[in-house]
Amino acid sequence: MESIANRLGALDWNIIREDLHRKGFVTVKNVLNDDECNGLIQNYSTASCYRKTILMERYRFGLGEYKYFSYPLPSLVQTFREQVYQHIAPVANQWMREAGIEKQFPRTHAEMISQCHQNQQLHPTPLILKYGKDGFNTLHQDLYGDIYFPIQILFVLNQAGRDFTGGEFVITEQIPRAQSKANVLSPDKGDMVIFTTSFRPVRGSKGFYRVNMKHGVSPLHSGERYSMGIIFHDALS
Ligand SMILES: O=C(O)CCC(=O)C(=O)O
Ligand SMILES: [Fe+2]
Repeated sequence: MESIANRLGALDWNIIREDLHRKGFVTVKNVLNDDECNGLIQNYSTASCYRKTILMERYRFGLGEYKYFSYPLPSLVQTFREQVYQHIAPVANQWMREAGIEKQFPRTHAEMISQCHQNQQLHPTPLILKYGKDGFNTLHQDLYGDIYFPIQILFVLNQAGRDFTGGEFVITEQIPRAQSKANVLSPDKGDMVIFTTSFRPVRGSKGFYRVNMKHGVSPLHSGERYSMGIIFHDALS
């Protein structure tokens, strides 16, 4: 099996960037293999890998739980953070320019993290989430501090339709002065979804406007669903 770095290097990033730019999200098929997904699920019960566990109900975030990895991150997660960042940073920078925001993101993920750390955002944000029957995740944006990278990635670690039913990944678009549009995705085990954390710029007759986007998970009808989120900025707490 190819290393993750080689697998990521072999993807057609021009097409991925174009889809991401146009829709605010894109699914890349078969990025993690079964063993990698299963390994991440098995690791969920190894307390030493994680810095914090959140019971979602307690904060009214939904129903389910998640755990943030601690540093040093598993090498698989670290590789995704470094490599995917480099490929998608140009989209983030284009979005900033089109939205008229002065910010430009650095070329490497290491530089992004050093900006976070200078701002006291010291804690890693990659996480594993677990939902049981009736579990869900309310629509939200993962911002975590003033310094944030506007794109993130998600893997569903087990198989929709076999290991669980329901539990679709939902991305809403709030179009200014109109009703919201919902995109419903059912990624297969190991697919990588790359999506906007907060907005995407859309060209209108008077220049670009921002479509605010949020994501969440619809209630599970049965089974158990595990997912892994990789966010590129670090958190204040
Ligand atoms: O479980 C999911 O599919 C969504 C997780 C999530 O909100 C995230 O990774 O930011
Ligand atoms: Fe999220």
